[in-house]
Amino acid sequence: MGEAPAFVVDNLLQNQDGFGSKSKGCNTTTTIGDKTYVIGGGNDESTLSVEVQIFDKTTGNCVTPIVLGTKPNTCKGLSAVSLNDDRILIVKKGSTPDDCIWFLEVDTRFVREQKKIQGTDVVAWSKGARGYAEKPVVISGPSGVGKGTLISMFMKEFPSMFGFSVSHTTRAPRCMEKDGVHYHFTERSIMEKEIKDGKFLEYASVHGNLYGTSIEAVEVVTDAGKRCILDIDVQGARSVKASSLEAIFIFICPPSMEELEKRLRSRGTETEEQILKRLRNAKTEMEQGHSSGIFDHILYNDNLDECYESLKKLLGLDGAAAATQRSAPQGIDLPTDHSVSKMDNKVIINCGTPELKKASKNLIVLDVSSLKGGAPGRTRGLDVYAIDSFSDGLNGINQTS
Ligand SMILES: Nc1nc2c(ncn2[C@@H]2O[C@H](COP(=O)(O)OP(=O)(O)O)[C@@H](O)[C@H]2O)c(=O)[nH]1
Ligand SMILES: Nc1ncnc2c1ncn2[C@@H]1O[C@H](COP(=O)(O)OP(=O)(O)O)[C@@H](O)[C@H]1O
Repeated sequence: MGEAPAFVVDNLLQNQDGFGSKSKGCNTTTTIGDKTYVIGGGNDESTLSVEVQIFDKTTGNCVTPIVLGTKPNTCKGLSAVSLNDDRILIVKKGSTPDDCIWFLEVDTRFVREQKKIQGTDVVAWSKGARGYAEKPVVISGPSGVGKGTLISMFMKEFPSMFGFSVSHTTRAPRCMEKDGVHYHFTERSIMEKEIKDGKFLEYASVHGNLYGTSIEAVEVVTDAGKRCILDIDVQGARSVKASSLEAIFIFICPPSMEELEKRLRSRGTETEEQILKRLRNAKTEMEQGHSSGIFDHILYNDNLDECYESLKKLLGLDGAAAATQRSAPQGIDLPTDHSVSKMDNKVIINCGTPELKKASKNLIVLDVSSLKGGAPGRTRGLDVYAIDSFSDGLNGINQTS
């Protein structure tokens, strides 16, 4: 429990508007229920990241919560608005288009779980990422079934649509594998430390090595405006299923164990001992693939092209849909001076500076209903567009901060 810094009291006294948000200097306060979230870096712009404090009206205490996720860097000021009482949308003033919209989650499923685990107040940051809001795709299946082959085909056909989540592993690289492209090859002790530090979404011991998906691996893909594909084993898929990352789970089966062995041997990347271990593990994986209830779809990779077409169909990419590949929406530069308000499912960023008022497009609209995902990781599907408040009929909107 910490003491309330001077700026908290100062801001709380001013926090009288209908939306419960107020900004002053580099700080903003947002009230949700009995709690007021003070977000900012104090009045000192030299601090490196945005800090959070919670003032509890019922106890009169101010606490510094555990803050999960990557924090936004400090900026020239913040505007805030509460969304559904479980997160606060933060607009950073004077920052780049790909770094201006963040979410501080205060009562989402992930935060509630973490509060239980930590036994104290927890909040979590999640940056807003433009582009695909669609769920990440988890692909599992025994070693040698063709997961990597199918994923490569996907990445080749839909380079602007899908991005591969580059896992960490303690196994040695194969001769054609590149560090940072196929895997992040790492030492066990380093990976174990990073797991302990909460940097991983999931991890598992597979065929005697440690494999894991870092939160950053998924964020990198989402930040590029792409839909994330994860190639992970059944244990990892189970962890992701239990997490708050909503995904589509696909299990790939071989036509037979004999064919699986043939593919593993013909790939020529494993020693005899490793091949035998992978084949033994394949039996358990196949059972779990069918009976664990984790997977939404099971595909048989007998004929490669047919399996690829089925995968495309599952992801809605067959026929005309495949031809209309979208790219991430363009970012909009926000001026340093703006205010934020909420109207139904829309957040309105009013660029009310005298110069911008003269410009034709003086309002920036963010449709909250298109947002998906959140901590741990990014909030996907951010779509902002500029309108003219006069000609587009949004004149006279209430402003909150
Ligand atoms: N849980 C988990 N499993 C992973 C991860 N990355 C790869 N795997 C799985 O680890 C297993 C072995 O992968 P690899 O050594 O590349 O061999 P392969 O299956 O023959 O391609 C496969 O089942 C992968 O799906 C990860 O980040 N997490
Ligand atoms: N449908 C298929 N028919 C025949 N060979 C295949 C098929 N799918 C993949 N392969 C081959 O099987 C081997 C294992 O495939 P790979 O994609 O490395 O599997 P995984 O990533 O699941 O371990 C590779 O040599 C690949 O070219």
